[in-house]
Amino acid sequence: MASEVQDDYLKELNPPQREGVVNTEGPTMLIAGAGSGKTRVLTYRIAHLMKFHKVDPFNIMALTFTNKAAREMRERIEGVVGGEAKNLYMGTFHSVFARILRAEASKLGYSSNFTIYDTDDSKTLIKQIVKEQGLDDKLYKPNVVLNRISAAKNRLISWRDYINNPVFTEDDASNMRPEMGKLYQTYALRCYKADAMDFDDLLFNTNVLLQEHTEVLNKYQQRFHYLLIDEFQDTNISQYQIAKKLAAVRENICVVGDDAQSIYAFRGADIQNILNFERDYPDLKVIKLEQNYRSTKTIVNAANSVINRNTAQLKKNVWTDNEDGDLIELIKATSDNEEGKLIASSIFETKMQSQAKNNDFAILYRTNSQSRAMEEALRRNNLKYRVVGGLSFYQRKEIKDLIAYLRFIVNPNDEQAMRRSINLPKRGIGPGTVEKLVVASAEHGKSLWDIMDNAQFYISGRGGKQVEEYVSLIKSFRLTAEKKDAYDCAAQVAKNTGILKELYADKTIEGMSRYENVQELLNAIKEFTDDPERTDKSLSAFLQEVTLLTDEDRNADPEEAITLMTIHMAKGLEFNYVYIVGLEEELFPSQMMLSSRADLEEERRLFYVAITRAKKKLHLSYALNRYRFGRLKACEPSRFLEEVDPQFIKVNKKFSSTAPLSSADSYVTKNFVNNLKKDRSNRKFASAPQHQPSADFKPSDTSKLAEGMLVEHPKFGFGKVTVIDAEGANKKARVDFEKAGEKTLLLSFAKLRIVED
Ligand SMILES: Nc1ncnc2c1ncn2[C@@H]1O[C@H](COP(=O)(O)OP(=O)(O)OP(=O)(O)O)[C@@H](O)[C@H]1O
Ligand SMILES: [Mg+2]
Repeated sequence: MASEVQDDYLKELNPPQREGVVNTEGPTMLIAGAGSGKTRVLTYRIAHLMKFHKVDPFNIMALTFTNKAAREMRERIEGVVGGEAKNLYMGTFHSVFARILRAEASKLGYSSNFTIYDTDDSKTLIKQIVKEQGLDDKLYKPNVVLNRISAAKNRLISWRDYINNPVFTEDDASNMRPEMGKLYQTYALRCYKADAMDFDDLLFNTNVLLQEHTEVLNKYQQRFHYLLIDEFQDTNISQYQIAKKLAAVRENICVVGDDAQSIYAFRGADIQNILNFERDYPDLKVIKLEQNYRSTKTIVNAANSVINRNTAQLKKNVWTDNEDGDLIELIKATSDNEEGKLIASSIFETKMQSQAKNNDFAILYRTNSQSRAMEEALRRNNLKYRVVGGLSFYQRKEIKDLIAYLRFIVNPNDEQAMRRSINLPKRGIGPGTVEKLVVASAEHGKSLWDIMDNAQFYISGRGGKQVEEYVSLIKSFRLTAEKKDAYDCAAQVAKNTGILKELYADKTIEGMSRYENVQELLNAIKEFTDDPERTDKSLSAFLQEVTLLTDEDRNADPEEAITLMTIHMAKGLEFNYVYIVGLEEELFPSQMMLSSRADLEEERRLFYVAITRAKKKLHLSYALNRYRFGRLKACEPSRFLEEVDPQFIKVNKKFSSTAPLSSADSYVTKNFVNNLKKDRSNRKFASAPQHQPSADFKPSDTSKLAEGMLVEHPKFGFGKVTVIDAEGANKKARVDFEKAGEKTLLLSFAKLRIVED
């Protein structure tokens, strides 16, 4: 009987949760701590609407932040109401509004087949416009311009408002970018002409649609009787405005979230929305949940000790009835590779001792490039894993691109590698030219390489010449490969092809991560060649190893796989055993987030999100050294490690490096903070001014030195040029050195090697 089923799911709720489920009418806000059942309330509320109140699923809209979260919610609802759940209007903000925009496109002058521009498309267009308008492309970098336009759109500022209201452009005026408004205008009009919307337009245009077309607004207000939003803390102004408009008539709007888990401020999310919600809906029903059902007491209390350090948060008292559970274990490694090994061993042991399955484990990191060392260690231990959101390291485009070059250098008959690398970065060799080469090779019975080597003979015009240029580039790399080791060769390829430069110029989040990934590949090759036990350090030896690694079964069944992902992707999820890795200063907290208190608090919320994913046991790890820019760099343990109340932590000696620095650790120690501090001061001591210049150190011609270049100084080490001042004999450069800090150098005297330009 129906009532039995109903009772069943209501029994699985505590009193405040049940209130959140059964009081389906009117505005409701649930702001509560991690693991307190917010998503469960939202899910059961939808099920209850359908099952008990017989609401048609077509009348319910539910919004989440990731497709994965939407899928999981739909499955859970299906568990209660059956297949009808398929008809819910449920998905991410972008996907749900893209659907509405397609249906109503003509009202805005678009066709229903409008294109959605991804970030790359947007940036290419901006680059073109900057060029056409004769603006300085150093000042108007595509990513900078796009970020400004995006920020404006997310605050619902149209290009007209932007141009007319100097308040918005003040910042640009002071930054000497007076043309920003004009660029916004041209960009918007060009997108429109191309029948294209970028990601921000999907929200911006939905607002315009609902604002300016009353009949459309009425239609959707009639259609959606209930609106529900998960992870409300991460909505931006534009998303909030759409929700408010849609819910304006019935006001059946239910939002759930946790201000302590707000981690998208850098993309325009605004905690202010939580406060506005109370103002906008005076009849609001506020429900508080404080009991955590997910984690052990140890984990809940440790998480509280971290988040309480933030000043900007609503006070909550999260507690749990669950058992105390194991202490959090701290794993210390000498290097990133060792970190991977120690974690793989720890997982292996936990599996044995606790009869755990692979899918009980998650490894969480701050940036995607950290997955590489983890993946290699897991493979070596035959532990199945999958990398969520973000491809497995060696499957990523930028990695396959660079590897394609390396393969073609080693094997001139590798046609696929040639096809992949020949027009990369773009050098005007189209698919037509490539086909001509392949046809000529068949017709003349010659190897592809022979044909390419004399391309001008077989292909007339520009194409043939371009191919020959590519061939001579490959030849130069082959010479290097014969004389030098895999690292030298790969580094040369990354540099001389322009791949590294192109990625470096891209300052979007995705672009930066692609750049880091290529650096990470170079690091991996460096570790390969630095390995004293290896006799063959050639490029072909390295490629053979990589091929073996990548040939393994990577389509592991999710049931059987360990999950690897960034913390941003892990929002809302839970695992029995969680490893948070790379807890080092400048990595986590990220170097980019150290400049203000607000940014640091956002990083701390991210750490809080990571801790609260764990149900049974949490591991934290850090490495004392990590390969960056092809060198082993000493790292400091993250300040976040010291922020966890030490009574909840023990240092795991078995799974910690026995490096001399850690000799004073006891297995269970309340003094671990002191030990961390010792690691810090030891590091400072160990990395004191002594920089060993690279073997091939030779001062470069610094006349073309520019901001952003990476340089090496024989004494100060590696650094990035931040400012160039004056010209001629007085030309100075300010360089931010990794270890020695900021220095101003007079270029006519300083010996600097340009590592990357
Ligand atoms: N009343 C309850 N009884 C038993 N288990 C519960 C109860 N409420 C929630 N849970 C369980 O606790 C865990 C956390 O719930 P849920 O994911 O809904 O929390 P949340 O508040 O959405 O967490 P987050 O802040 O991480 O998104 C889930 O495994 C859920 O099934
Ligand atoms: Mg949740």
